[in-house]
Amino acid sequence: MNDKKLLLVAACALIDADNRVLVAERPAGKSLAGLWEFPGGKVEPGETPEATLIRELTEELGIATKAACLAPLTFASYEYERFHLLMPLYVCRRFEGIPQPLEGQRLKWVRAAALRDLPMPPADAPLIPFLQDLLG
Ligand SMILES: Nc1nc2c([nH]c(=O)n2[C@H]2C[C@H](O)[C@@H](COP(=O)(O)OP(=O)(O)OP(=O)(O)O)O2)c(=O)[nH]1
Repeated sequence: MNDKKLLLVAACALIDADNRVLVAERPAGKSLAGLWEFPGGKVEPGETPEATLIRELTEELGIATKAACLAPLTFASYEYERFHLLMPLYVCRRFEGIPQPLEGQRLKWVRAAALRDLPMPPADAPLIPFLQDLLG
């Protein structure tokens, strides 16, 4: 029996018209600082993962989307030292607005194939082939 806390985080691969994926750099001072991640965050009590993403995408990037525009792709299950991360990854192609770095984070649009060369949290590595299969 493992008594480590299970942490549920919802993440989203935003896809632009050119089939690129948005990644955000985790700011200094946070855990995993300097690594590139998919936008998202912790699912708060009473929230669905879709509601979390709609909230986080607005707070972090200033864009609006709907649950119907969030398609489940795959998930990460990864043992960090302090918790076990369970992270569904959604894809979203339909959103309103242009993503802005509202929390001072650096943002970039990258090809799925280029994700392999980015420093990302270790939990994210198994997600990349799914995005490559989807986006080429
Ligand atoms: N949003 C997001 N989080 C990720 C990814 N990969 C990954 O391991 N994580 C982890 C980092 C954090 O521990 C957690 C997300 O927490 P958060 O973004 O809501 O909160 P936070 O940075 O303030 O967390 P923390 O400093 O307390 O660790 O999930 C990813 O691709 N996207």
